[in-house]
Amino acid sequence: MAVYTRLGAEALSAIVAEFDIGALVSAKGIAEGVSNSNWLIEARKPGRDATRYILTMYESRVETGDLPFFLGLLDHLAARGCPVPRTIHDRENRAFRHHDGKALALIEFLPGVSVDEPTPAQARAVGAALAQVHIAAAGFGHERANSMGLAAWQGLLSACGADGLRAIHPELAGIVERELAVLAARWPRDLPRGVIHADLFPDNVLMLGDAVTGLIDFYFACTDITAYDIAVTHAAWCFSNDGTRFRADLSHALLTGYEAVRPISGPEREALPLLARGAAMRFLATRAYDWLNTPADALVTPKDPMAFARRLEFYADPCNSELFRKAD
Ligand SMILES: Nc1ncnc2c1ncn2[C@@H]1O[C@H](COP(=O)(O)OP(=O)(O)O)[C@@H](O)[C@H]1O
Ligand SMILES: N[C@@H](CCOP(=O)(O)O)C(=O)O
Repeated sequence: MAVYTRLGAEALSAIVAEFDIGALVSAKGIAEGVSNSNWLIEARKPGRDATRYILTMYESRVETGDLPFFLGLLDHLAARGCPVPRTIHDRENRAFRHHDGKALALIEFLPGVSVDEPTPAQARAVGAALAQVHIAAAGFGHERANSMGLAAWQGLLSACGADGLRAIHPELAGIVERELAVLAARWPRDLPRGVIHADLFPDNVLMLGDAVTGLIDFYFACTDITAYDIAVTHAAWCFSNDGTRFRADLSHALLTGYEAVRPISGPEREALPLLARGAAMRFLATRAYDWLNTPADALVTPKDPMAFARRLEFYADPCNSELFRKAD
């Protein structure tokens, strides 16, 4: 359950009154999610049907200073036809405001559900939607450094310590030491860069059938290597949840869908095996840190770091190096 802040009916009504959306009709806390508090609210103007919105209150993991980037990006992408929610500005045309010292934003509700077991057709659609975002984001004009890049993985994993990693799994400290050295020595410096989502997991994609209806949760979006975003999405979509089973059909569909919209250049394709090792390390690092540091009585259950250690081993295996080669 991730509604960290309690908002009573009066507070919710007062917040809604700051927007030109009519009066509050209903509000329900949303259990899914990890970082922020979210409510599904309905509001109605006189004589009109009720409209749904998502009210997000930003908790400690999102810096208020980053909100103009995140929320401006949503509006930029939505205006260019990407399936992302628009932000609803308040009566003073502000994209976010504050309540009791916390920032909050009102966001367009998009229909759809997150899939647990994607089909190739769905993976293809997600690949295409990701490529659409990469192209549309080109003219955004704002930058944000990746706060979850190599230096952050190194910092999080060193905070875990070799003993902490070994407590998670006897082999984990060895895998991390070996792979961090490879990534630090070989991380590419000259690939095309742009705005990336950086966390496009199935729970951040809303779908109706095979169609993508919403890409959400842009709160790790940043400026980084464009192909790294393909690698993140590949790691997130093309394995069983526990990382034990690679799904070649989903991999092929995701990459084909992406390339139907934006070609992957030769150097990007060459780099994908290493970028995928980095993507697996990125989620291994945050999950290992959370695994060791989340209090037992916390509202969220930490996710399994080994699911990404297994992906990392898969991507590092030379037998799988052909995986990203262009299919004929
Ligand atoms: N624009 C939206 N339209 C419909 N549902 C949404 C929207 N934004 C968020 N949600 C719902 O809220 C949940 C949590 O949102 P998310 O942004 O992933 O939270 P967190 O950043 O805390 O992980 C999603 O799984 C989805 O069910
Ligand atoms: N996708 C990450 C966790 C980040 O949570 P989100 O709900 O903000 O996407 C993972 O699976 O480790």
